[in-house]
Amino acid sequence: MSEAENYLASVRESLVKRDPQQPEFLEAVDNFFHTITPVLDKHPEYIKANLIERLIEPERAFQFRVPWVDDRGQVQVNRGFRVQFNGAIGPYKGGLRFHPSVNLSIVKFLGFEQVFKNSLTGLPIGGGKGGSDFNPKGRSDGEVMRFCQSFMTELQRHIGPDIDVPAGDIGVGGREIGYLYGQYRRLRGYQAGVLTGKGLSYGGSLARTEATGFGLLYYTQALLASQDEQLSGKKIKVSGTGNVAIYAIQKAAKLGATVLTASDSNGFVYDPNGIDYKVVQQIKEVERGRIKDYADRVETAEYHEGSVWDFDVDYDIALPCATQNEIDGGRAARIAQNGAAVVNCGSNMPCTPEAVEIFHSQKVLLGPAKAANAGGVAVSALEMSQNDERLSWTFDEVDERLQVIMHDIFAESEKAAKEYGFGNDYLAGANIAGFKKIADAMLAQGVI
Ligand SMILES: NC(=O)C1=CN([C@@H]2O[C@H](COP(=O)(O)OP(=O)(O)OC[C@H]3O[C@@H](n4cnc5c(N)ncnc54)[C@H](O)[C@@H]3O)[C@@H](O)[C@H]2O)C=CC1
Ligand SMILES: O=C(O)CCC(=O)C(=O)O
Repeated sequence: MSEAENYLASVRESLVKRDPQQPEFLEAVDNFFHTITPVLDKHPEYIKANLIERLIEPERAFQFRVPWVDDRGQVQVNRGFRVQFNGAIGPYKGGLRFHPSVNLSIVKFLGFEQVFKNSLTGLPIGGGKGGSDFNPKGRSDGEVMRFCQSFMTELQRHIGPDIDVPAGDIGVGGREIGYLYGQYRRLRGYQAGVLTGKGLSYGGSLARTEATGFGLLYYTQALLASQDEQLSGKKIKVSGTGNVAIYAIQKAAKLGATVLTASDSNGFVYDPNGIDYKVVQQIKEVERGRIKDYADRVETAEYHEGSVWDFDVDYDIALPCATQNEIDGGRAARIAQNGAAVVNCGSNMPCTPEAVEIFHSQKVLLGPAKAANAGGVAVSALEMSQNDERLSWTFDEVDERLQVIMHDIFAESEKAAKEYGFGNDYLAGANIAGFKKIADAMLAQGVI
């Protein structure tokens, strides 16, 4: 084994000993370690500075009690988390997830991914993530508000426009950000830049709502262009019906592709004529209902229980936009058999390590989440700039910047993959391009 391989093996061994019960975090670290050896071979100074062991240890991570009163007058207690992973290139930045599955392992995996993603945007933002095991599904607006107020009562001590800037993720949309921002302002006074994804009437940016989904399609355009292909005429399978999925469906249709599917955690709809994002938006964002209802409203659609990835149909591109590890090895093999040549990740870490292996061996091109879904956080950083300037840019201005950022992310990842001998392994390229900037910033700042 080379010096770099030995070093990574020993860092991994001590991580497994320290955090044996954090499988998602270990998976995210492994995804990174598998691609980084050639960089360490070329830069022994990174090993000398023990940079990797420092990189996988969050600068700060905390857990807190979130007590609140439900509509029946009963006191409920949830857990809140925030992980401030790496601030070498800017204030910690990353979403909050409210979902019953949230624990320290999930928040650390998301925070670790966020560090590289934010670096890839080219904007000055460090990486962080947070959330709670609170489930907003089925809760009244009053309950969600009381929960958010209690959550922010603790979180406000640790965040600020130049310190740590949370935003949305699963279960945290415009409604939740509004309640969180209101409580922050009540306790600390006006500071628009403390959260992003805000409503347009109180400091939000045009195009932030659409940014992750639109950005995913701009990245897909760039990847297809590198293969002398284009989106027009392509058939696409999308999973999810949340913020990322809805605007991915809208942009895909606008660019001439047909989106065949959309899903939630119960099942999925299939429509050979193309999913109508407006109907999905009405059901999920306005009525907060189930995607099953789509088939009652659109004649050509059919509803199926279970995962969209277990359904066979011919298509060209897969856009997972639901959650982590939604595609395992068996599903990856099926995606390849169905003829998909490209899988671009809207959700964070949607593919298990086996799935990634299968895509590589079957020559299916994989656009990793830290690159393909970076549009959301990129526009969040643009929201911070607008808040600093006390100005609002037009939708087109933000959207044009987003397009440039997504095309640059693809170009940088492609270049890094080629430079380090990874061909068209865009996961390796994104890891390397994201890592180099952080590594150099950490080296320059000494042992901290
Ligand atoms: N909102 C954003 O700006 C960004 C979100 N992401 C990622 O995109 C993914 C989706 O997030 P959002 O659309 O914001 O959330 P959301 O809360 O708006 O929607 C989540 C979607 O995923 C589905 N889902 C959740 N858990 C599931 C499970 N266990 N099995 C099957 N489906 C499940 C839900 O039914 C829903 O359709 C997440 O992985 C998130 O981390 C990544 C970058 C930015
Ligand atoms: O906009 C943000 O700050 C967060 C987006 C996010 O959570 C993500 O990129 O996974």
